[in-house]
Amino acid sequence: MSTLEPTPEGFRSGFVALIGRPNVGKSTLINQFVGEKVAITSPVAQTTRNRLRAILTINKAQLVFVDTPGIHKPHHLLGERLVNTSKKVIGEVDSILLIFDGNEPPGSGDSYIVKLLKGQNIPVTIVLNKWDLVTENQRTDRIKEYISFFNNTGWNFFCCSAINGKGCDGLIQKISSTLPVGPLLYPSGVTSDQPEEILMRELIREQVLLNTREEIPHSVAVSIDRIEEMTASKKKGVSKKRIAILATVLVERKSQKGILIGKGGSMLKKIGKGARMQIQKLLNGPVYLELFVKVVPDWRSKPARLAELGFGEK
Ligand SMILES: Nc1nc2c(ncn2[C@@H]2O[C@H](COP(=O)(O)OP(=O)(O)OP(=O)(O)O)[C@@H](O)[C@H]2O)c(=O)[nH]1
Repeated sequence: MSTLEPTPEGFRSGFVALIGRPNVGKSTLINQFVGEKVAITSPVAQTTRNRLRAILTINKAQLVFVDTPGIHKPHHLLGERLVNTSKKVIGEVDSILLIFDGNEPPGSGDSYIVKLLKGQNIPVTIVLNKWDLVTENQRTDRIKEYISFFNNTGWNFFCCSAINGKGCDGLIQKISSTLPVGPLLYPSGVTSDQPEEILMRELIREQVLLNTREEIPHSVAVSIDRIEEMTASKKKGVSKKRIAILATVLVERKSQKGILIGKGGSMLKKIGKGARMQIQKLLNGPVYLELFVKVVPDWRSKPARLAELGFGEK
């Protein structure tokens, strides 16, 4: 490991898990905290599959965020692994953010998460996200609903909006104070420890979900087949490098393949264009992206496939 910069006295550092039901805004919050796109977001629930880490370094602390898949009832093998991952994450972190969609009252399904966390000796901060959607009139009642739901836990509450950033600074200060005194865990300029290939895969999957919505359910995965550097053009004798990426989108049914490709290839083109723009931002340079679609029936129940796509047992 490389030598890290010295840290001032009293500096705090540690791992922070973001826990919450699907779609409450965990990924959006991470991106808002870090100020860069490190986690993919979409209006479709259960977007997050990998334990994405984002790193935020401020004057007095370094916060390493672990983005967990939404804790929910497992429906199949993939679901089970997601839940197991979440439970494992809880035992490995220094602080927990329990995130809710503040625009909704707490539900009976949320008791499961509370029960899971109550037995652990880790600081928990409750975040009522999407506060921009809650009207002034509703706010007091909504807070009361949550306070009575979390009766006797002693956990702190924060209301914020991951979309416009309101309330996020105070939240970060609060989380920092829950971390142990410790040195930098990563160099201060680093915001993600994910290999670029995983981020690329996620950016492509994000475009699939954004463009197809409910038509393509979560039975979609992306594999990056090849990444090559090529010389794009020669201007004034200076050659410009371009990254060529070949990737495959895996679906479970033939009908889904049809939807993904679209009329005359129009949908795949749209997905490819959106993904290319995002990957160009990630790599900070021109990208050539070619997408293929492949049908692999029931890939979510095949352990070998899951391992290949990065969802193996850890
Ligand atoms: N209005 C509003 N929308 C938000 C806010 N935070 C997130 N959203 C939206 O909510 C949707 C879900 O956000 P994500 O960040 O993908 O949610 P997630 O919790 O990571 O979802 P999973 O990966 O499924 O667990 C997206 O459409 C976001 O734009 C917020 O503070 N205000």
